[in-house]
Amino acid sequence: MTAQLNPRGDVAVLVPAAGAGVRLGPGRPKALRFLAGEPLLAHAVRRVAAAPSVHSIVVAAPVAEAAAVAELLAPIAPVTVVVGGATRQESVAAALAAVPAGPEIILVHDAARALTPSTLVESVAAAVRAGDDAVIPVLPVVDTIKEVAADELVLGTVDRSALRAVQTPQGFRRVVLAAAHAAAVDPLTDDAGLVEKQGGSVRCVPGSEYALKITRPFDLALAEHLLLTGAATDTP
Ligand SMILES: Nc1ccn([C@@H]2O[C@H](COP(=O)(O)OP(=O)(O)OP(=O)(O)O)[C@@H](O)[C@H]2O)c(=O)n1
Ligand SMILES: C[C@](O)(CO)[C@H](O)COP(=O)(O)O
Repeated sequence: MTAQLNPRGDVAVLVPAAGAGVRLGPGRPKALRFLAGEPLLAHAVRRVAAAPSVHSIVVAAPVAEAAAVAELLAPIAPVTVVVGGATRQESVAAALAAVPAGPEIILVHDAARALTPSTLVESVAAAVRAGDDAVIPVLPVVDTIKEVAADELVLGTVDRSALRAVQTPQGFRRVVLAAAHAAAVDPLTDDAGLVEKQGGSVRCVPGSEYALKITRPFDLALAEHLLLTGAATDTP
């Protein structure tokens, strides 16, 4: 049977957590690396589970860690654990296949965005309810952006006023996400990209600095600092 948090909720959250974390450097799969004494995945799931609209959570775990992940998360929230795939897209598809009947909104949320506030989960879900096929949290691009040639010579300066840095959770009407995955050919790193390919509408909503993706060692150090100084405690 599929685990449920809030039977009255209308949102299922898929948490792809099967990545290696190559850019973080050698070690355990990234979702299981420690941040302030707890694996990234534990932080991420606790925050998602605190969002009142969440009906169920499905985690895609590394194949060799599925049992350890189930044991880790059992005291935190009722979750369903599936085995992830070789790409993020495969991991999301595996999790999607395990979503129980009921929720008509699906959020896809990187385990690597461990400090994402539960309020962002709610605001993305609310935006999906308002009618778009897909909703993505974004931040404005803060750096000057250059286009360069293979030899690093600058070709020009890009107008960044229309550029956005994309985060998760990304939200979808269930039928839209299922159709986008069914039609997917080449793997993409984000699910909204699949919906775009199908001609669906994708709406941007304000993201959160705390939803940073822990990708490189600096990000892990920054997240640790945010937690230990209390800056990231607007969530449980
Ligand atoms: N085969 C994969 C690859 C990625 N992910 C998940 O997708 C999220 C976003 O991926 P990213 O942060 O880019 O993680 P990695 O692929 O692990 O990073 P790297 O490219 O550095 O190995 C992460 O929570 C990661 O665990 C996944 O479930 N299955
Ligand atoms: C969905 C995503 O988090 C968008 O930023 C995506 O997983 C990014 O993956 P990337 O491999 O770091 O581009």
